[in-house]
Amino acid sequence: MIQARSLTKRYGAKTAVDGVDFTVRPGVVTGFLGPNGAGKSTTMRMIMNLDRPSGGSVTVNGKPYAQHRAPVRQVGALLDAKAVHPGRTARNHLLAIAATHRIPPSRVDEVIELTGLESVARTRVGGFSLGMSQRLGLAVALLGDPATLILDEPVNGLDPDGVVWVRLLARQLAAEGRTVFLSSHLMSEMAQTADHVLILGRGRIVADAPMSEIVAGAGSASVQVRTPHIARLVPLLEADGATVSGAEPDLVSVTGLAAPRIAEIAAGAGVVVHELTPVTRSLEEAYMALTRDDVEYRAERIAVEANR
Ligand SMILES: Nc1ncnc2c1ncn2[C@@H]1O[C@H](COP(=O)(O)OP(=O)(O)OP(=O)(O)O)[C@@H](O)[C@H]1O
Repeated sequence: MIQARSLTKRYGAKTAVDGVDFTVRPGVVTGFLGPNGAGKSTTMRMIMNLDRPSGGSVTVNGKPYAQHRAPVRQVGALLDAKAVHPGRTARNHLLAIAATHRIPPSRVDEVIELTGLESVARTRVGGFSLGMSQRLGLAVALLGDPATLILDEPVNGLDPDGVVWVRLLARQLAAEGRTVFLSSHLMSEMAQTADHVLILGRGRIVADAPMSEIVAGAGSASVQVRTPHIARLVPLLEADGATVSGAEPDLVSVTGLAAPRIAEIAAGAGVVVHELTPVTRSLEEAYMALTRDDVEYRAERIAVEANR
């Protein structure tokens, strides 16, 4: 469990994290989202005592990180996968960390197996690909068998197999009752991995809710309706409270009415319908809507400028 209370970080005149309150619960994967510079890494660094809060506090499993007698057994973190001595082998890197924290060498072999590093365990990490470094970083995070895991962009640089592997690992760790707090800019991946979502924008909490609520709350879902009799159907739908929009002669987007009701109205009027597709919002659309005011450079603005 991670609990932040009025957590604040200022760098000179810049407020990177602005008095945030949140709780990251065990047993679920919590996704941490936000535009570049929103304060995600700073928040994670403060949880791990790598940055001092300018105000407020944050605890892991009930205590600030520094007050735990054996913090690596409480919380494991992947913050910067490349921060490893390049001359060491992966196994020696893990053995050195294990020795410092009185973790038996047998656990090193367990995490090597868990993270699929067996074939490169005796290779110097200086030659590792980003994907291998990420696996090694995850192995370090898991070394103390911690109840809480903090993973900053764990799928960064991974190939599609690696991305799926991280997703399954995160879900398995949460199913074991651990707290899993994970940041990523890959929305489709996050949608499949996280149960709960925390969104930061300019250092403040923009949303803190279950994934289903975030996606559902992004705006009303619509139904795509294709019929050769648009002109007959649209007034009937509008009379029943729908809002209808659409640019194609045989296709409209209907909000305010569910698909079964649209089907009943069409059937009642003898209108043939060729397609009736409920369209749910994606996490990406929800995220874009929620962070619209917190981003300096948006894709649509760039597109407008490119078309000038
Ligand atoms: N050591 C530092 N000194 C000064 N400013 C900093 C420092 N670290 C971060 N910042 C600033 O604080 C803000 C938050 O940065 P942070 O790296 O936490 O954002 P982020 O959400 O992790 O972004 P990204 O998605 O790009 O990783 C940014 O404006 C950044 O420039």
